[in-house]
Amino acid sequence: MSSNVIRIATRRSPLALWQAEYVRDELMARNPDLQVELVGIATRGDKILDTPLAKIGGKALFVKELEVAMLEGEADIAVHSMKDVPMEFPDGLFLPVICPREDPRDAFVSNHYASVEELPQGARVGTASLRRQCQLKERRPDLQIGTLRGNVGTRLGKLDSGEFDAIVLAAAGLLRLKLESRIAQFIPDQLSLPAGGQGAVGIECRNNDQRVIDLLSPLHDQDTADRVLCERAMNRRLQGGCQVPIACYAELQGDDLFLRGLVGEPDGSRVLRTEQRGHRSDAEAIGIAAAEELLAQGADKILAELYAEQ
Ligand SMILES: NCc1[nH]cc(CCC(=O)O)c1CC(=O)O
Repeated sequence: MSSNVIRIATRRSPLALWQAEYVRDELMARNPDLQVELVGIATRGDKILDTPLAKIGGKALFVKELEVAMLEGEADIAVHSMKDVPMEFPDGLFLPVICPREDPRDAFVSNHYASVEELPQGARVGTASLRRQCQLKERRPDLQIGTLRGNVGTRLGKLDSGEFDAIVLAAAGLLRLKLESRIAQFIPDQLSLPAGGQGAVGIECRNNDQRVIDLLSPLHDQDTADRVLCERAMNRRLQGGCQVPIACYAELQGDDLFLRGLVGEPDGSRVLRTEQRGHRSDAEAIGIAAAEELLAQGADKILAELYAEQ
């Protein structure tokens, strides 16, 4: 019957299609007889483009319709940017595979300036994320930050039309879409700590679908998975995602994880930071410890005020 076919539910944005095609190609390279089909699906997040994400419900907006398609049997897997995946999965679904990470840094894109440091006083910078805004404003309170939404092409268009002097995006998206030439600066993580999961792609499927789980397992990268598990544990404890100025980034140093995290005010006036280390087998505990330390420094108050505003 359909045992030779695997269907990937995907949004139709260029980045989502790149991710789905990446997984398709990886599966086909390992299974020459497998038929892989893409099932295009529009999500609410794709339809509402004029409002900051924080105001309309955040990242889950890009995921729900894909999950319904899998639960109803219209598709077998969905490929996600780990940055956009909610912490909990609906009954019947799970995320067993995380692929090797692309460059996790933020990218500074400008037609006139080579780096954040070179921006003139009062320059206009576009970004969709409070995390980027908070860190930019901490260093450069003079910058005027404007909201930037839409897919990568739309965002670059707003830069090119002169609406902004510079924009900040995930480097991973630009690299995947072969737009590396647009990157003026890979922003050092000391200046812009990435979002949890940034640059990593994960694959969700039905948790009882052993055929599909077996096909996917060679695509898994345990180093990336441990790092992302650690980062997401911090986010989960803080109950935050890209709606709030939270950053967290874990690196492997031998078998130890080194996690840096921060929570800040959107205007950069106050930024709390933490660093945690521990064995990779304790990935979740390290993430939770980071969250606890930030809460003890006052992150709970910052986050409560932000959620009250939304
Ligand atoms: N929030 C949207 C989103 N989700 C994933 C990426 C980029 C690719 C990645 O992080 O894997 C982007 C674009 C951006 O933040 O500029």
